[in-house]
Amino acid sequence: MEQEILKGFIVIEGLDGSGTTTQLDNITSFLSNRNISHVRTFEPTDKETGLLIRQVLAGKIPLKQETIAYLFAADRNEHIHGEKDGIIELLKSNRYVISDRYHFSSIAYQSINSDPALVRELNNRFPLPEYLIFIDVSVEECQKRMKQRNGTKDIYDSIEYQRKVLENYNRAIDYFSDSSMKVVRINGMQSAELVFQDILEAVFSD
Ligand SMILES: Nc1ncnc2c1ncn2[C@@H]1O[C@H](COP(=O)(O)OP(=O)(O)O)[C@@H](O)[C@H]1O
Ligand SMILES: Cc1cn([C@H]2C[C@H](O)[C@@H](COP(=O)(O)OP(=O)(O)O)O2)c(=O)[nH]c1=O
Repeated sequence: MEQEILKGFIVIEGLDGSGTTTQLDNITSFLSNRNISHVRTFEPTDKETGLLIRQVLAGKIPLKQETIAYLFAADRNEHIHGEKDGIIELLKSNRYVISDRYHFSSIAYQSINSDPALVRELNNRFPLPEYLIFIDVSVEECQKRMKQRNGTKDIYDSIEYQRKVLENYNRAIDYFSDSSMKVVRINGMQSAELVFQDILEAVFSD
């Protein structure tokens, strides 16, 4: 069955260090400057489920890999269906809701250490965004950027893991290219300014 598409919902995905936060900053400034109503959001969320996941990612709480996949799906369910501030609710009063990561991250990251069929099953009822923007950056460049950024490490940061994540993203993008969601692959190896120009052209040019 074809997953429902949420008009105005935009998701940005990429490896750790690929520049999704930087582009979210650019997009939200662009929309604010034009008084276009929008909400910026992210996964893992800042709700209790998301905070628990962040502790798991920091290596502070050891859990079975399948449990982590369930946790991401639980966090996402609230993120999308939450009664007061869920994405579906927010789309009623905003032209755009833009999320840094969504269920494509689970498909890319959790399918490595847990059964891919389980990950698909946990995620195949979530509606799809109107646009999936994938910022395509090599694993080596992402490692370099993460070192420069000097952020906290997480359990998925290693180059070996990120190589597998990239393979899974590529497979997922192929799979979803047959859906009605618009899939936009952006060359993330360019300067942040050029990456942003490509996003504007592909998504916000009307
Ligand atoms: N296109 C780019 N070229 C070079 N460096 C970049 C680019 N985009 C982002 N960066 C830098 O790389 C680091 C990671 O970017 P960030 O937006 O935090 O990535 P993410 O949120 O995907 O992990 C930051 O230091 C950021 O300034
Ligand atoms: C949403 C989501 C994130 N993640 C991972 C990807 C990141 O390594 C981590 C946190 O995401 P994020 O805070 O976006 O990290 P970064 O800024 O370094 O890209 O969570 C999953 O493994 N599965 C998921 O479903």
